[in-house]
Amino acid sequence: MKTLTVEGADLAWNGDRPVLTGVTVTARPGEILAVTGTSGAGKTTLLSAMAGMLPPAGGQVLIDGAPLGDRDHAVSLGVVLIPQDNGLAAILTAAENISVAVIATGGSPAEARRRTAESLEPLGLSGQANQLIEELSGGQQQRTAIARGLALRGDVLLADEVTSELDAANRQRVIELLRAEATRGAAVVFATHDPEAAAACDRELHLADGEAIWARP
Ligand SMILES: Nc1ncnc2c1ncn2[C@@H]1O[C@H](COP(=O)(O)OP(=O)(O)OP(=O)(O)O)[C@@H](O)[C@H]1O
Repeated sequence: MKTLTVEGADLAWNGDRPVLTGVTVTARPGEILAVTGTSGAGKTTLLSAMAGMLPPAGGQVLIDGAPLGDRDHAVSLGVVLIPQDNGLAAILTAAENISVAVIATGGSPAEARRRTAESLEPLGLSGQANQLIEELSGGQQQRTAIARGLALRGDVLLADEVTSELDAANRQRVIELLRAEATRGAAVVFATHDPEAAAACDRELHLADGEAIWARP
C-alpha cells in the first residue's frame, strides 16, 4: 500500500492566481483523510493534484517518496479518483462502466464481472446493473461512480464530494464502504462539505482563504 504526500504545493489552473498555496499533507494507508471547505475553497483542486491531473506550480506531490507524474502515471500506481461529476459514460450501462474500468487497469473479463457484481451490491444497485447511466437518477449515478471506484481496489482512493446527492442512509453506507477501503489498507481522501461525514474520518484538513489548515491533525 502507498503513502501520498503533498509538500508545500502551490496549485493553480492554467497559470491563473493560485487556488491554494503552501499545502502540505500526507494521506496514509489505513486512514481516511477528510478535506473540507466551502464551495470554491479548492477541494477539487487539491484532489486533482493528488490524482496527477494538475501539476503543482510549486512544491511537489509524491507517492512513496517518488514524484507523481501525469494521470496515466497515477493510474499505474493505483491512484483511483471518484470525480465530483461522476465521470461515467452515459450510453453504457452501470455494469459496463465498471467492467471497462477494471479491464483497462489489467483485470481479466471474469474478474471484471465478479468485481462489478461485488461493488454494485453493497451500494444497492444490483437491480440497476444493466440500465444505461442516462436512465439512472442522480443519486444512482453517484453510487455507480462509487462502485466503479471501489471495484478498482486502489492503493490511494480519492473521493470528491461523493455523497452530495445521497440520502442519509446511503450517505452512511458510503462512509462505511470508504472505511472498509481504509481497513483494506488504502489511503483514502474524502473531500466533503458535510461536517457529519468529516467527523467520521480520521483526520480533517480544512481549506480556506487559499490555505490548508488542520482542523483535526
Ligand atoms: N478543472 C478546472 N479548470 C479550471 N479551473 C478549475 C477547475 N477546477 C476548479 N477550478 C477552479 O478552482 C477554484 C476552486 O474550485 P474547486 O472546484 O477546487 O473548489 P471546491 O472546494 O471543490 O468547490 P465545490 O465544493 O463547489 O466543488 C475555482 O475558482 C474553480 O473555478
